Amino acid sequence: MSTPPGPSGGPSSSKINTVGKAFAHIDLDGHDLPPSPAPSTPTNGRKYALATELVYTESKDQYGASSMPIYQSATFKQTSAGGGSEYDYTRSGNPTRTHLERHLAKIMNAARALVVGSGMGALDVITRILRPGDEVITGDDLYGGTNRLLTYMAANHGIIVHHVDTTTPEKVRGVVSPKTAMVLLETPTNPLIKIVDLPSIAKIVHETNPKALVVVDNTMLSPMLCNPLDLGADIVYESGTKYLSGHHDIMAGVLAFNDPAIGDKMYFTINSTGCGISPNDAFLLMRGIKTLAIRMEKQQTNAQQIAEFLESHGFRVRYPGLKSHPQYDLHWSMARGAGAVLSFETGDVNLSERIVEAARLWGISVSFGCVNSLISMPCQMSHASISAATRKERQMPEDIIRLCVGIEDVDDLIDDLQRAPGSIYRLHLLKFKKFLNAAKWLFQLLL
Ligand SMILES: Cc1ncc(COP(=O)(O)O)c(C=O)c1O
Ligand SMILES: N[C@@H](CCSC[C@H](N)C(=O)O)C(=O)O
Repeated sequence: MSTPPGPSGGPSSSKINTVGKAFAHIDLDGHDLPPSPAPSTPTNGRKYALATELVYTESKDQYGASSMPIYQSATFKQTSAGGGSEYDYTRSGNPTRTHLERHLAKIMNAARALVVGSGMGALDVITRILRPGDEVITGDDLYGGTNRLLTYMAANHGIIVHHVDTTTPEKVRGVVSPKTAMVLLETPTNPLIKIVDLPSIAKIVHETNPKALVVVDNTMLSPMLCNPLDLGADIVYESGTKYLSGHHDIMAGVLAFNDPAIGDKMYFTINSTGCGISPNDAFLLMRGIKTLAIRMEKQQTNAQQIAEFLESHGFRVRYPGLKSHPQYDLHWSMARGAGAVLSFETGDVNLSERIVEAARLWGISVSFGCVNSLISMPCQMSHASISAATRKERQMPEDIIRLCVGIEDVDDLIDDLQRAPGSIYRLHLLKFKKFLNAAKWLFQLLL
């Protein structure tokens, strides 16, 4: 499988066409597939600890550039009429993108990685392998955009989507069948921070239907904290817009796999539809990845302190770093950290809005995984594309506040959360009112 690197960090010349150029004769159904294409990097290509590997690259730039340059070119000169050069056209392949893909494959423990223009773009590439009549099993607490794409596919492309509570693997067993083509999982879920048992579900799915693909959205953890391919996933994707790039200055989507046939199909779609990441964004994503370990460490430390502060003041906090999380042990059996996204409820939409709107340091924004802290109300923002009725059915509290913690000073962040006048006092008042109502009800019952 492993191929020594060619010039510019690209593949060796014997496999040149498999990465840099399009095969006109491959199709999505796998007809006439060429021999196994060159993976972006050899499997198990890691030599050092992850924090080191994030920074260390084996770029073979001709001038020894320490940072892989941006090959801002749409087309590449060929050495003969029949081709002969490593790359021909950037939609099909570009040295800056190849360098990034090799690096990502290494840190995602994958045989091959591919990079496109957004996380949703990555999911679009994956779902194009579905055919009318295929069934997809997924969770009932999904990122809003994922829910929207699956709903669209069900309405327009004859795909049958089953939403089940994926926190109970037996519920997946109940619906998996020979018609299941894909099982799409997120963990922790966004924004309810529920944990999904990836190894147990992958086992159930593969035992019941070996052809079904287990696809994991790893956006909430990033390869710094979890490698779903090692836990039974067939395909991992994530929004590179979040932790991987870390500065909210680009959109990106990453896909990774071990099976070369899956890689061929994904590459075919990316080349055919032209959704590969641009050289400039590939460069920025590569730069962001180098600081992932240090950013994540600070973001997680801050998130833990903020979660503990909120919990100590009586809020219901959802964060896998808290021992009170009902699936604490399960999370830590799969992941190396809790991440930097947490959510909490106040019990009152109005109070939640006041807390969000009073904040100055916490930007009211969607997205997460960035150096600066963000605050949002998912039901009105990132998950607004899920109808109010469906949100209610899936028990998504309208008052839930999501915090995406950055690298600022944690005391400043905690102070800023309390800017809404009397927010903590109001919370206690609400609780006291609830207690009085319960006491009144009990009293009436006894009379
Ligand atoms: C869990 C999750 N998956 C996928 C996406 C899609 O990523 P992108 O915004 O880069 O398209 C997002 C956010 O947008 C997300 O939160
Ligand atoms: N208006 C956007 C909302 C993007 S949400 C981004 C991110 N995944 C998050 O959870 O905050 C849309 O309609 O997709």
